[in-house]
Amino acid sequence: MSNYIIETQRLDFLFRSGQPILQQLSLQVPKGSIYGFLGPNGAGKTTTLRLILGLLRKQEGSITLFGKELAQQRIEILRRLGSLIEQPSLYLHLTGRQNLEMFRLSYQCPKKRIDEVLEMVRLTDAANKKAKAYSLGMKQRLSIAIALLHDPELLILDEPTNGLDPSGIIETRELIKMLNREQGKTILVSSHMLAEVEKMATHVGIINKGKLLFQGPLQDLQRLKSKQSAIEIEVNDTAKAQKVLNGHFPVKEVNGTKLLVHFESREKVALLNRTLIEQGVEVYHLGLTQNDLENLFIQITSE
Ligand SMILES: Nc1ncnc2c1ncn2[C@@H]1O[C@H](COP(=O)(O)OP(=O)(O)OP(=O)(O)O)[C@@H](O)[C@H]1O
Repeated sequence: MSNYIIETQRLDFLFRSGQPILQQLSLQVPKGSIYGFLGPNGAGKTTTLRLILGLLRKQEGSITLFGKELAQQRIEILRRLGSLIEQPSLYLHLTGRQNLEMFRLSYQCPKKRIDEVLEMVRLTDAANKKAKAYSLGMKQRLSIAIALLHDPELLILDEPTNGLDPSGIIETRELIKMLNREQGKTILVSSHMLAEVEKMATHVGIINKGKLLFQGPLQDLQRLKSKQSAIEIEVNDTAKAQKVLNGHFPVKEVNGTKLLVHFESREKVALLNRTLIEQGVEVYHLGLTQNDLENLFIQITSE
């Protein structure tokens, strides 16, 4: 069996309006990973997740979960996963515990499971408060607790930190990491914030306009990032500096009093600095540009 818990092959999808929403989307979510599914608003993340959950009818391509074809074994597959797509549907007039009890009955899981999931999402102390008194972050955690009731192997979460305040974002992120680390759950989580995914994902898929632009371990994305890094140098005379560097250090760009040079290594930075000074160029500032994942993401998605 493949090591991928979720695998889609060449998914194409369009709504009746006719505009292609997904194009040849081949997603591979490894077992045991936190897979950050990244893309700007409208990229096609929710549509992909809804297809994977069988909430939208597949048009072209294939969808396999746990090595089984979704179209053929949907019920069996759904038993093994928990999901949170769009707004959580909670009974606001009931307490957290009562909400869980409602879902526990329909999932037919043991009563003790309620305390276990409350503990996992750190809502034990607030279990007897009505859900309408919960903060958005607490509501989100209660919804995740519901998704965890039947102890699924796989969790699919659509933008779980959307709309949360900074502490809510941290709590949700820590919860996702804990569920992966301590409970061994594979988690597919969508987001439009790269910095957020960078803090928790082991694997990343970047989607834009329905196409997958990058997929692989987070380290591969970070390696790509360092390849694209540059040193910014501020000098008194850019023309002279360019002449001095010519042939030794590839200048990417000249902008006012600043030069952008391809970054190779720290040693090369020292050599570059020395070369400029020895040739009589005044160096006012020298530093690595903030080419973080956010910038890389913009670069990739603007290609
Ligand atoms: N029911 C629908 N009918 C027609 N077009 C739709 C429908 N649902 C979504 N779309 C369009 O499909 C595209 C992808 O939407 P989708 O919700 O999958 O993106 P997303 O990446 O999840 O973005 P967001 O974070 O904004 O939800 C968008 O252009 C959206 O307008």
